Amino acid sequence: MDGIPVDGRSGVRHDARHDSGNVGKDDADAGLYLGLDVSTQSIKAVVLDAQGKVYGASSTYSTVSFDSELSMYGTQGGVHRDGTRVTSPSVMFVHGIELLFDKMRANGFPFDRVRAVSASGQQHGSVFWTRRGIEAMRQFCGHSHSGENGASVNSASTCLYQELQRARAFAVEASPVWMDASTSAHCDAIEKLAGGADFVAQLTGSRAYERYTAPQIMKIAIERPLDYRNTDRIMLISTLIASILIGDYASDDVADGSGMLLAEIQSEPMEWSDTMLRCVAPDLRTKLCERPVHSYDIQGRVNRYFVEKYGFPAGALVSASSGDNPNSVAGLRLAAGDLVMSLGTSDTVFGLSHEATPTLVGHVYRSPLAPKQFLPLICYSNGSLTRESVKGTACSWSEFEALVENDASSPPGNNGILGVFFLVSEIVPRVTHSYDDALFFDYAEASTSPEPLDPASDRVRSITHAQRCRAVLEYRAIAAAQHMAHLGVTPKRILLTGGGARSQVFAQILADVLQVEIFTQPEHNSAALGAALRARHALLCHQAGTYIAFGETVNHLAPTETCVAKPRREYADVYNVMKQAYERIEGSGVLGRPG
Ligand SMILES: Nc1ncnc2c1ncn2[C@@H]1O[C@H](COP(=O)(O)OP(=O)(O)O)[C@@H](O)[C@H]1O
Ligand SMILES: O=C(CO)[C@@H](O)[C@H](O)COP(=O)(O)O
Repeated sequence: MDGIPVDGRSGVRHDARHDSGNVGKDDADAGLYLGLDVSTQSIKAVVLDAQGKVYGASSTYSTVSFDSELSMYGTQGGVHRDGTRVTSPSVMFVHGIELLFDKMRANGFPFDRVRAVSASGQQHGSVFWTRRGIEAMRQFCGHSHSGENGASVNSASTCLYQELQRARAFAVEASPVWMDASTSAHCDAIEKLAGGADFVAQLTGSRAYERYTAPQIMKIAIERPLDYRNTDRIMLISTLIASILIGDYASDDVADGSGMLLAEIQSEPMEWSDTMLRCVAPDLRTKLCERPVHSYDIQGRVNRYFVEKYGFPAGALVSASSGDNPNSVAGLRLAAGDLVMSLGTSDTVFGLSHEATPTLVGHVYRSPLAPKQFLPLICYSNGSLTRESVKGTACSWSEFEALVENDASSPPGNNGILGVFFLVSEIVPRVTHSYDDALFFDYAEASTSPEPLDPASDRVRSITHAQRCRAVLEYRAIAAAQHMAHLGVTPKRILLTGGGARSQVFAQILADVLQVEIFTQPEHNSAALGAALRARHALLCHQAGTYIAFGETVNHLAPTETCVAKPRREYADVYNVMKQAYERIEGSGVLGRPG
C-alpha cells in the first residue's frame, strides 16, 4: 500500500492530512475516539481514550432506542412492516444521532476531546438523497448556528433532522432495511440479466438476496420512477452517518459496500461493476459515490453545526463508516481461526479469510481492517426478535434462562423435539413466507419422514413452554453448525456478541452443539466498540501518512474476552443426531431453498 487514500479516488473533497487542526500528536493523550452504532433497534455510542481503553462509567456510553425514545416515528423493533416490505424512516437515523449527542451533552461528555469519530450501521439498507436535500445540508452545516461567526442559515430549523425534513431531503423517505424480503422477483431478474446466480456470487461475493441494496434499488427504480429520477445520491445507512457528520456526501466503504451487490469483490481499489450497474437501474453510476473507499480512509472533519452545538473540536476527523458486522470484526479484534456469532436483531456468523471463495450460500464481504482480507458471513433473520416472541412478554430473560436450564421437560436434546422457527421470512434457508408458530419435528423419525409434526397432534400440543424456549436456542445452534460445516468452516473458538450474548444458557448450548469454547467480552456492542477502534486506527494511519496494520494499533490492549462456556462431551452424541436430522430435513426441501 502506498499511503492512505485520503482524497482523490476516495471522492473526498478536502485533504485533512496536512492540516488536522486540533488533532495533533502533542495532545493525543487527552484525545477520545467516538464509535456510533446505528443498528436495527437502537443507536449506541462507545468512547475510547487515546490508548484505546473504554472511557466512561459503563462500556456503552449512551444509547437511544428508536421505539421508546423516538416514538413519534411509530416503529416496532426499529422498523415499519407492510407484509414483506420492511423500512425505517431515513430521517429517524439523523434524529437519533442528534438525540444521542443531546443525551451525552446532558451527561457532561467532553465533546471537545474527540479526535476522531466513526460509525457502524445495519447493513444493506439504503438512503436516497435529493439534490435539494444535500444542498440544504451543506448550507445548514457550513454556516454558523450561533449567529456570531458567519452568515446565518436561511432556515427556521434548529436541528439538522428538522432541516432535512423541511428540505424533503430524501426522495424515498422510508429506507428499505435488511429485513425487507419484498424483492424476490428483482433478485431473480438481476441474476438472470447478469449471467446467473453463480456468476453474480463470484463477481460480487454473494448471489442476489432480497435485502441487498441492488434489488432494493431496482424495485424503487421500477415502482417509483419519478422518485428514482429525483435521487441525486444513493448511499448505505452507515454512510448516511458519516455524511451528516461532515455535512456533505461521504463515500460507502469497501466492507459495507460489499453488501450492495454492486461492487467487484476482488478488485483493488474496489470498483463498482459495470455489469451489475447496467442490470439494476438506469444511470446508477451517477447516483453512487465514485468508488467504495477503504474503511480507514478519512472522509472529512466534523462539520460546523456539530462543532458549535456540541463542542467537537473543529479538526475532529470523521473516518469512513462501515457495516455493523465488519465493525464487530474490529471490536472483537478477531484472530485467525476465530469465529463470531453476533446475536443482535439478526444472527450472523462470520470470520476472516485471506481468500474470497463465494458460494451460493452466505456472503463474502471485504474486511474493514486490511486491503486483501475478506469476511465470509452467514445471516439469519430469525434472531433476537424471534427469541423474544417465543419467550413472551410475561417472562423475563432470567426466567427464560431458568426454565430452559432447569425444567425437567427440556434437557439438552429437548426430549426428541427439534423446532424450526420462521416467525419472519428467513435468509438461510431462503424461506420467503413466515409461519405463526415453529415447525416441530420428532428428530428420531426425520430419517424416514422429514415432514413436520401435525400442529394438532398430541405430540405437538404437549410441548411445554420450556421446550419451546430450548428449541429456539437449539435451532439456531444446530442450523448454524450445519451451514458452517457446508462452508468448510471449523472454528477453533467462538466469540459471542450482540444482545443475545448475555444469555449463559445459549452460550452453553452453542458450546455443546459445536463442541468448542465460547467467549464473550464485557462490551456486547462490539460494533460501536469497533467503530471507535477504527476511528483511532484511521487517525493513526492519517498521522503516519501510510497504512498501519490494525493489529499494531490494538495489540497493546489486554485481551478482554473470557471463556463463558466449555463443550460438554456427554452431549455431543445427542446433538450429532439432531444435526444429522436437521441436515435431512433441510436437504429434503421441506423448508425452502438452501440459501
Ligand atoms: N439475556 C438475554 N438473552 C437473550 N437475548 C437478549 C438478552 N438480553 C437482550 N437480548 C436481546 O438482544 C436484542 C438486542 O440486541 P442488539 O445487539 O442490541 O441488537 P441490534 O444491534 O440489532 O439493535 C433484543 O432484541 C433482545 O431480545
Ligand atoms: O443483513 C445483515 C448482515 O448481512 C444484518 O446483520 C444487518 O447488518 C442487521 O444487523 P443487526 O441490527 O441485527 O446487528
